[in-house]
Amino acid sequence: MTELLLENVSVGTLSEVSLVVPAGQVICLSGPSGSGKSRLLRAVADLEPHGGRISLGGTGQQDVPAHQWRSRVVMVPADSQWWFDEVGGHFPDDAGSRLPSALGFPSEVMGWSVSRLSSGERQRLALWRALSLQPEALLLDEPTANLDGSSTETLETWLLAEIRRRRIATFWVAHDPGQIHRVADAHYRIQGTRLEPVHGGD
Ligand SMILES: Nc1ncnc2c1ncn2[C@@H]1O[C@H](COP(=O)(O)OP(=O)(O)OP(=O)(O)O)[C@@H](O)[C@H]1O
Repeated sequence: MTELLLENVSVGTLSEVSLVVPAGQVICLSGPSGSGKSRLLRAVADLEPHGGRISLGGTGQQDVPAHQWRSRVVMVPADSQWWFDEVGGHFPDDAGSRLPSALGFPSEVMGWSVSRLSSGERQRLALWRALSLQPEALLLDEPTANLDGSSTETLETWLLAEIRRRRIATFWVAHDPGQIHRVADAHYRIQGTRLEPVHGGD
């Protein structure tokens, strides 16, 4: 079992964040705009200086090179980055034939130009790219922000099933209480400088 452990983590104005994300479970993070949700994810991905200790399955973030950590702990930012002209350049060779139908793309998408992708298409492909890396932990920053209601629920169902099946420890930043209710095993909200657990229908 690979669990993600945060011990007394501080980043920006946020401090004393201690929690466990068990394998295959989703911890939802919410909080006002600018409260530090993305920075916390970036700290967990070793993309932002921070205090405290973060470990995955007993391996400390500080004990391995950053690229090695990020191959196990994969972040999907709200605005995904693309380096090659074609979508397929970002995926393993057989990714087109394994593309899940829930994503709503034809297999030819691998030949599409990145510049033609809508923001919702980018977001869905960024999630598939992240899962193609076989992560042990996933850091999702508002993964359905650019999708309509029906696409959101289809994607959510697929993503949650993948997280459970692959036993990925997951942080999922979300604002929609309905989504949090559907996907979260636990919910924490940033209140000022602290990350507080949210219980039940709070
Ligand atoms: N590298 C940095 N150095 C200093 N301040 C930063 C840095 N990156 C972000 N900030 C600031 O930290 C605060 C938290 O930013 P963050 O992006 O984590 O917010 P957020 O909770 O994800 O907001 P939103 O919901 O709007 O995406 C913001 O005020 C932002 O301007």
